[in-house]
Amino acid sequence: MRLWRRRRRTSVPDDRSGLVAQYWESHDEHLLTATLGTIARRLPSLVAAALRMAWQASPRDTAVALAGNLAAGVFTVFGLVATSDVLASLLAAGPTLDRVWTALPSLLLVAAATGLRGALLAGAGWAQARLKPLVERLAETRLFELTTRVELAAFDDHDFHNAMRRARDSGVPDTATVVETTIAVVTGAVGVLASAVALGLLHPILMPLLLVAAVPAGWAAVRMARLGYQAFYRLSAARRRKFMLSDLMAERQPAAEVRAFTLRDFLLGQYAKVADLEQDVQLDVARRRAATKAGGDLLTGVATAGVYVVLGVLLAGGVIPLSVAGAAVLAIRTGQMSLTALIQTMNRLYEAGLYFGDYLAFCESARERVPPPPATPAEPAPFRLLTAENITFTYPGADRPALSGVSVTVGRGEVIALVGENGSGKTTLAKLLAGLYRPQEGTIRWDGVDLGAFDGDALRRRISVIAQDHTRWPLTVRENIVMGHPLEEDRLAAASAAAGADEVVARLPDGYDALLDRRFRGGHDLSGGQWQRIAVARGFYRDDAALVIFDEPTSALDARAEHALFERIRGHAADRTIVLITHRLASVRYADRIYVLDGGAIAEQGTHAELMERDGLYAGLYELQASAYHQPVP
Ligand SMILES: Nc1ncnc2c1ncn2[C@@H]1O[C@H](COP(=O)(O)OP(=O)(O)OP(=O)(O)O)[C@@H](O)[C@H]1O
Repeated sequence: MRLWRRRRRTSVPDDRSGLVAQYWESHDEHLLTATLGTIARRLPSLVAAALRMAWQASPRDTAVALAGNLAAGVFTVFGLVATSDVLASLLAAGPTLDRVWTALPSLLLVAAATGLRGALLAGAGWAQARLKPLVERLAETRLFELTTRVELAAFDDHDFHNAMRRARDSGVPDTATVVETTIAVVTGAVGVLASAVALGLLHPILMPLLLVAAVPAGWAAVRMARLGYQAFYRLSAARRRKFMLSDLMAERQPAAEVRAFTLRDFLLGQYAKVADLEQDVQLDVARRRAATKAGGDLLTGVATAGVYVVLGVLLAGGVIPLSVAGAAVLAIRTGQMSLTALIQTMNRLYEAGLYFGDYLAFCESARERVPPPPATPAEPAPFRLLTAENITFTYPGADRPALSGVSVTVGRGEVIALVGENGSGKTTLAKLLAGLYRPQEGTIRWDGVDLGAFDGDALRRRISVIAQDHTRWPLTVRENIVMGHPLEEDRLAAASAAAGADEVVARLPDGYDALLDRRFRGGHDLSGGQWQRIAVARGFYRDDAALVIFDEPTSALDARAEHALFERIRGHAADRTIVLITHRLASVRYADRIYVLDGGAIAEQGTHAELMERDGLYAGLYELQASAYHQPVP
């Protein structure tokens, strides 16, 4: 089906075409053009991938599920052929008791085959049920192993983010569905094969009738699944925006600002636009699915009638005896049921396989974004000199660099300050120095060794970053400070005292055990400044970190706490190196070197005295701040 046809038939009204073009609705349309041939071609690789995954999750359960279904198929053939013998004996001439007696061995065979088939299917079903959670866990673990290792820049990439949401929300649950339906497809295929073999044994001419009886329902089922997937794909970005809007309207954190800025009508309006689009697409798909189902049902009725007419003709022409015709009706019904189930499960497999395909594709693309480990990883020693030379960095999708041609030097034990106006590139530079982003041009060297030569985790153990937009971890105070490192009570107390977090802890009824999330029973929330003290304590706790980067650590602190913290930061620098980003220029006077950024480049550098002497951008900003305290109140 060509895309333009689908577009013309969509019911999204023209007056919303502006909305259709919004960024959250962009999607990869390749998969939407999939044809029935595509489905058939895709299935073998899908089945192979699903079985590989199942095998990795549990070889024993996979083997039992497959072997159980295959063996059950053999007993289906036995049962059907034996039924023909039973019918032949029962329909023969003679007294009823004699006929039943003659049919008894075949009857027992039918009963035994049915019983064994049931037992085998039950065993296979139990193995299958055990397999499901194991596969889901494996898929989820793999996903999170990748999402926590990919380069940070991937999270600034809209396509990557969209693909991750699809993989996480649909791909992971559908991985288990794919494994489940793959085994169901094997079951269905074995059932069809068993019926076909039984029909072939009864009379070869009967075999094609099976196909005629089940193809229309299969066609309808495949088409309906594809329509559903198209809707999902068209709406994936819109749905993400809807979730975001619903969080803004129903979560605690933005609730105050929604009211303070009277955002209600704006948010509801945005929500209505996305919801309208979603509704239109869903109605469009529902209409097309209903039409497809009606067509499929009609064709199935016609095909079944045709099969019975052919059987009648064969019987009347003496091609097959009555007992074979009776067993054939049974085999065709069994086969028809198996084939319909097979096509339906193939359908579900294809549908879930698309999401599973998203999952596999995402894992593949995420693997490519995991920074390659260096061939011979160097161990970053406590450094003497960290240098950035001529570095240029552009965020993914940005049209101009956030940093260009920047060079800085950070010596051991120094306090280096990065200052500059909003958006000048301070945070970006700090993240590059921390090895969180890689520059596209230029180099960053740790004692002369390029940062790329270090194992990422080993490097990050040497660097502690207190981000401007630090996360408010929904954990206890202790966990918030220790953050997965070995717990040492003395170090915890020292870090808390250095950051002024000890005062925060003292006020909490549970002290270090207080849970910092009001969404949970007994949880607490902190003020912005209190959270900032906890975040700073986290930085101080990492005493293995040779370099500590503080990105605006005092923006939410009161004047006294701010002064005390800067004193402690200076004191701490004796054995560590501090990179400090701040707008409070009074606090950077004692820095060993100040870099002034402007539009992504270093505009000035030097000590406070040198920069004041220069009377440039820094001196202007400094005097502006200082004069604010001396201006008479109008
Ligand atoms: N994740 C991102 N994706 C794209 N552009 C970004 C991203 N983060 C920052 N930028 C852009 O890069 C430039 C530098 O931003 P950066 O956060 O480094 O500035 P800053 O000097 O730290 O600003 P502030 O004083 O406001 O914290 C800005 O133009 C900003 O819009």
